[in-house]
Amino acid sequence: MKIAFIAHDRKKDEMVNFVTAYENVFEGHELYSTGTTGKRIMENTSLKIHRFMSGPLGGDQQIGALVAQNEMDLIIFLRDPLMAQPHEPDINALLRLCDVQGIPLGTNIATAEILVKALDRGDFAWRELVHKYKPGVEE
Ligand SMILES: O=C(CO)COP(=O)(O)O
Repeated sequence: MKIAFIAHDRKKDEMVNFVTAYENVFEGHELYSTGTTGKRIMENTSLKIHRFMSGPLGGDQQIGALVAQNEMDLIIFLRDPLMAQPHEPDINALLRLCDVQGIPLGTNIATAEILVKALDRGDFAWRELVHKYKPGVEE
């Protein structure tokens, strides 16, 4: 499964604690993140993560591009609901694309916990079917 981690600054400690707690679940998967979030996770775990640009510089959009192609299987995006972000349009675009493609998306720690347990149980195996029958890029 392709899994992306994204956390706003005041949520990064929570993200590091979360990923550390479930490192054994995540280690068998292909992991992605925005720049600083991934750096923080890799400093604190032994996970290998493909890091995109930092969010304000376009990282949300890069992950969004994978979502648009229905290639991302699960996103944990710990957003800061109490602070305005300069790249709010990018963030909204990413969330919208998750709804367009029906990608599982957790935006707070309570949902993230449920999603990681579902991942561990194999509840997202249906995503393999999506990959198998993906029609590809439309002309
Ligand atoms: O801003 C972000 C998501 O919108 C996160 O970006 P960083 O992980 O680079 O801090």
